[in-house]
Amino acid sequence: MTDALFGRLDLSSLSIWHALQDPTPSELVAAGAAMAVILGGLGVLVLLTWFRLWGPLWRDWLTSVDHKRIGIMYCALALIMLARGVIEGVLMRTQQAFGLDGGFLTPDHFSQLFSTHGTIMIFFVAMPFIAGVINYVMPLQIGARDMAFPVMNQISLGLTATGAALVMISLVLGKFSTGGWANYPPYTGADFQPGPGPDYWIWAITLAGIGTTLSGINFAVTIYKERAPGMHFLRMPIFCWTVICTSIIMIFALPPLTVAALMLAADRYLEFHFFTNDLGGNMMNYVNLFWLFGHPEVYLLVIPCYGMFSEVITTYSGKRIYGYMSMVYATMSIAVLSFCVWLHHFFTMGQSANVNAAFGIASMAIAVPTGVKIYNWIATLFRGRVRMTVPMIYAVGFFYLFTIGGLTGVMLANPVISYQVHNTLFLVAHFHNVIIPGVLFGLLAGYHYWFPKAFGFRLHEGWGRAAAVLWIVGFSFTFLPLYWLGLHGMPRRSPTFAEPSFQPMMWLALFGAALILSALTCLAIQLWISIRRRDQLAVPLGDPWDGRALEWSIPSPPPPYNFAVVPHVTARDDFAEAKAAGRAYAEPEAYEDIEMPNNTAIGLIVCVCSTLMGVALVFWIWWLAVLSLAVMLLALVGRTFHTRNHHVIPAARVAAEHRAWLAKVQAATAVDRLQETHTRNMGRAMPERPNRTEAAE
Ligand code: HEA
Ligand code: HEM
Ligand SMILES: [Cu+2]
Repeated sequence: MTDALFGRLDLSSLSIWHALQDPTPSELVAAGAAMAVILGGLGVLVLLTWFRLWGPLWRDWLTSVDHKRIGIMYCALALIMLARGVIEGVLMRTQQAFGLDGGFLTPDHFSQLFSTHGTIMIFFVAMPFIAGVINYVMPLQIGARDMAFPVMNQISLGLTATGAALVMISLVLGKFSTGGWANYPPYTGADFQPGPGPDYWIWAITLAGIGTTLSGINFAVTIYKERAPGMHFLRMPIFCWTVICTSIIMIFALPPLTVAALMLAADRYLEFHFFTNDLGGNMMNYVNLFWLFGHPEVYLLVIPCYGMFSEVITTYSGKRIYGYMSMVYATMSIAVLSFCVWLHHFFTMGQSANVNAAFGIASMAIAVPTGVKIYNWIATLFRGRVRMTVPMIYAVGFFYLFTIGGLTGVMLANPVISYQVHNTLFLVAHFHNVIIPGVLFGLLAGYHYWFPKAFGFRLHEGWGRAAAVLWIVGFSFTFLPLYWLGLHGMPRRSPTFAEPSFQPMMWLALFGAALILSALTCLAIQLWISIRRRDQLAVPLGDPWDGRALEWSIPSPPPPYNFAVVPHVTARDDFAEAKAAGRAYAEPEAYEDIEMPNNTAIGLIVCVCSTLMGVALVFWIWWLAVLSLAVMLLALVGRTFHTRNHHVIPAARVAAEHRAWLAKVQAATAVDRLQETHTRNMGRAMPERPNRTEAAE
């Protein structure tokens, strides 16, 4: 039934309404989540008003085009969504732990949980976190003042936030898809799921996907065009190399997903038959398009995290990266190979044995460049002056756990084995085993590493260590038992099971999930304590870890224009070289006026309009969909008429700020700085040990 004004939206769309009608545990959990979203949203509004933060929020954040602010907003979005994703994971583990007796959730609710969990974790945790760190760090590392397209950067953020908002709204209005993160038709077609669920998925993914494609273009162009003089490609930090590979994947892999989602929309809204079972449709087209995106996607996620580990490992072992060129080649090969293996996700779906073999071999080939990277990291650590800080704890967890996950990937790449364990918990164990130690640990390492750059104070070390250890141990308890369960035949996505011998492993996994939840709590406490003790934890000189790349050569937090004078790069690890040669922090001969882009509200307008459009499309409120699209297009076209969209920061002001900071730095001698850094990092003084390794390499 549809209405001209409200489409198919009515009282029964409210999840709270369902809970009132039928208060089963499942409905109560859903209604509780809806209440949490509503109250959380209201709470934020009240706090903003109470502390009179609307003005700063508008001026400094929502309308900012500064890559650093945009990066921080991406990360904040990711952390909020991470909380929801982890809670959903823990709910699923709880359900399965009691699954022998039926558990407490309905099968339909369980299906929604793995669908939102998978969608959120991939698209609204891992992707925005990565986009955030890249946004923050990459321009600083190449000596740029901002992204190549700062306004488009804001629009990308707006579109990503739209996708996340739609998934959050689905908790309150209607229900999300039950089709998993891949949302395969025909199960998600109009015949099987006429409700709004798959439409939420479609519009969240389409809009966020367009944002990510634009980000990819932005990152790639920034690296091609905005590098400081002397920053040749082969002088870039490894992180920037990983960014370039990931941007290429973003540009080529996201469009197939957008196309697949829009074709599915055509099937659902306009009765096309691309993917239906009858009238000439073929769902295999969807499966191919999806994994043509889906496989490169997982490397899109992990490659920049490899880059973050490279930065962390070089800095904390006080050495340059071992085997720079082989790192570059390995990253490039992984990026290229990632487009040649998508079929390994459906070995069981009827291709010939030869096709399966070809894709299986291509998949196994990825182990070679990945092995090269692991070797290089370990060689970098070898005989370095290693500081076991929080990021390094994550790195050690990564080495052990990711290698296990990668090896089970190689097992799955063998079609014969895949036939046995495809879509069992073995697969679930594999991918969490690469994604959590590879992607999430990488991001958390990066978060601890670059946080002082962004905010001018460090994160509390003790709580950080507790969180890192809990993540590593919690991960192992949660996911390693799933290998056993999968090999014994437990399918993925099952809310219940009938085999009593599975019970102990399920309990172990639930115990692990509780540890992960404590790890998350530690991270929250750590942030709170660090903010309260920010004076003690301050890093006024900007280089708390004795860093190697350019981002450490400027104040923390950096000024809006990043570099008072654009640096001239003469070597790899330029800042480390400059410090060693005593030419760091030299006063420039002359300062120049700096031109910076003005604030704009266009990203916010796009975000609000596209969120309204998404909800309207999900609930068939056609007038609203057309109206919001029209406003958005008008705003975008209107913006092109803005010609005065830059402002100039006078050289005198830049000079005054820069000189004041240089004076502060020069007041502290190099030895003092290192000593102070070490004491702060480790809570004890630095041991007297010569660094013999630079020469040995
Ligand atoms: C970050 C994410 C990530 C990463 C890095 C990987 C890495 C790999 N993955 Fe995984 N994979 C996923 C995320 C990821 N995967 C997801 C999300 C799914 C499931 C999606 C779904 O169905 O919902 C999946 C599913 C999946 C399948 C489908 C199985 C099925 O559906 O039945 C296969 C099959 O080939 C596979 C293979 C591999 C391989 C060969 C690697 C390799 O890249 C691993 C390489 C690494 C190593 C091997 C370890 C280090 C190397 C050494 C120490 C050198 C020595 C080793 C050798 C020479 C072997 N993966
Ligand atoms: C942090 C703790 C986490 C827990 C406890 C957890 C738990 C789970 C569980 C129980 C499932 C369902 C398994 C099944 O099919 O039976 C699942 C699925 C999934 N998880 Fe996680 N997970 C966690 C983190 C992550 C992270 C960080 C990511 C990615 C960045 C992720 C991505 C996925 C995906 C893609 C699915 C598949 C969804 C589907 O079946 O369509 N998870 N997870
Ligand atoms: Cu794959």
